[in-house]
Amino acid sequence: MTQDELKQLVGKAAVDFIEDGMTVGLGTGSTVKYMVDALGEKVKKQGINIVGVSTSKRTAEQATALGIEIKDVDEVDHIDLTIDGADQIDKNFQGIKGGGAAHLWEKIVAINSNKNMWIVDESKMADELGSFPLPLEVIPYGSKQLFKRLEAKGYHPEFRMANGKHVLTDSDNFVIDLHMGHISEPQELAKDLDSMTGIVEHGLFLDLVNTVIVGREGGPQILKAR
Ligand SMILES: O=C[C@H](O)[C@H](O)[C@H](O)COP(=O)(O)O
Repeated sequence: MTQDELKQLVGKAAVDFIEDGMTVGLGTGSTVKYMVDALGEKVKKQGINIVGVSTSKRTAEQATALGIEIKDVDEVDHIDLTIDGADQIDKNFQGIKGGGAAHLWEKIVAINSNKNMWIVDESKMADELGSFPLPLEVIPYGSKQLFKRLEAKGYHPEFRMANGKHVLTDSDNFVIDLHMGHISEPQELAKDLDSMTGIVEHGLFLDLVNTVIVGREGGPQILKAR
């Protein structure tokens, strides 16, 4: 199976966890795209009532086009379950997200959800985090000074650029990726990044996920994290 087929597999499998009447957080990325497609089909075929809370403008557009009702995170009183992708997951179910520059809104939706589920192909599973660069969403004002401070700490920062321009998040902020190689103490690193002025949010998602569905050759594997 190709990586894309594995993503499609977990995208479809995740939709089985969505029931009539639920308010569902919809993540962002290529894996979630398959899940939203499958959810659109389920809504159409079964006529179930779902409210979606999107973590990005992209996902909101896709869901709306498929007939899924979308509400803003501030318009709902709770979110039953959020289904999102991830860039890397370690053996303790800690994750890196933000490869698609959506981690700020994703984290806001995740912390306001009763349950969180991540759907990934097997290439995302690792013993330790860090081989995937850690994304930071940063305020443009003073970001070069922030960059220097990150460099001085040995975090190996790199501005995320496309066609010679800064990649912008849905909140019009910049992204800096930290090429650390290994993150042996994710909690300590998260604390340090939380304390740095100018960083709006980092892509370390710690102690947040309840269930992970991993796309493997033999079929989807459902792992209970907490
Ligand atoms: O910013 C993007 C998100 O955190 C995505 O959920 C993450 O990058 C995984 O995306 P994909 O399913 O495309 O690998």
